[in-house]
Amino acid sequence: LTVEMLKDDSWEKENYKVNINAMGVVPEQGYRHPLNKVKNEFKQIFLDMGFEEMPTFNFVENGFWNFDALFQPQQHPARELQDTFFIKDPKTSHDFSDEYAERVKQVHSVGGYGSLGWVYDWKLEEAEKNILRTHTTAVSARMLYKLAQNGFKPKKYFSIDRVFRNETLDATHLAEFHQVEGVIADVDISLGHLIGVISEFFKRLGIDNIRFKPAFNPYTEPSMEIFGYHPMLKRWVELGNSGIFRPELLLPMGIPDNVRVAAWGLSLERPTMIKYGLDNIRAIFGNSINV
Ligand SMILES: COC[C@@H]1[C@H](c2ccc(C#Cc3ccccc3)cc2)[C@@H]2CN(C(=O)Nc3ccc(OC4CC4)cc3)C[C@@H](O)[C@@H](O)CN12
Repeated sequence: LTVEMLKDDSWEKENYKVNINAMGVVPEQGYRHPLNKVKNEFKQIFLDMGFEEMPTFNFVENGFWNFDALFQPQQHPARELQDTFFIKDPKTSHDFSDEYAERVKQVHSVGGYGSLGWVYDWKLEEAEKNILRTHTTAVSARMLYKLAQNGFKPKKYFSIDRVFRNETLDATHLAEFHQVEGVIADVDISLGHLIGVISEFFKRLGIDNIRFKPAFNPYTEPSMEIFGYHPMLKRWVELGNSGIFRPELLLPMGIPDNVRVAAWGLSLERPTMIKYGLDNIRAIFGNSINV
């Protein structure tokens, strides 16, 4: 029985035997995207470890929360056109208090809290420029500021969402990726706590042999790169980056000076590519491979 036979009514001249035991045709159905499957796995681990999800739905940020509040100086190369997407319209936004902006201006330009600062002329116009966020750490900054302003209490936050970098595209680099970030804020958090939490996080992902290497980030000191021996790949793999947020970031927010905030970050694409044996990142985003 074909579509043509149904169309030209030739089906009427045929004889049929109906097999009433034949199974129906399995209907075509949707499938979860690999990135979302890995995202849900990571989300469940964070929730099981007592982390609360941060609100990361706004992709547009301003330079203030994405860089200045994180003590990232305005002349830093990451803030230039070739690394950051700037928004034409609306070009600027100002969703931070003048008192807080003044403390950020001070700590950038002349230092404070025992720091020399970055010693340059900090400009409000630079901070007001709208961009596509380059990391979800901008949302962590907003959450920590709110935590400080509403009366600090110990918190564990996480975020898993899209971030945008104006980078040259290649097989493993797109102009965007999903950042995964964990943040723990409490009195007297030490590097040992951070190492312990990161170890537990990756252990639940099947990597229980991890090592740390000193690194540098503008907004964390000390900072560590994270490496893990991947049981499936049978080799060491770079897992992400981590560190303790600097006092120049926390104190202008009003976070008490006996509180430490530690954080770590990784991506969603790298583990998904490994899990599904993909060697080209575009296989994940469904663009044609040879873009
Ligand atoms: C510009 O892109 C940077 C991205 C992305 C990354 C790196 C650092 C951070 C961060 C951070 C941070 C640091 C301090 C405080 C707060 C956040 C976030 C994302 C991955 C981070 N990386 C990465 O995801 N690697 C990775 C993660 C998991 C994994 O398997 C799962 C356990 C089973 C396998 C690999 C490391 C590399 O892929 C690196 O080459 C690419 N990195």
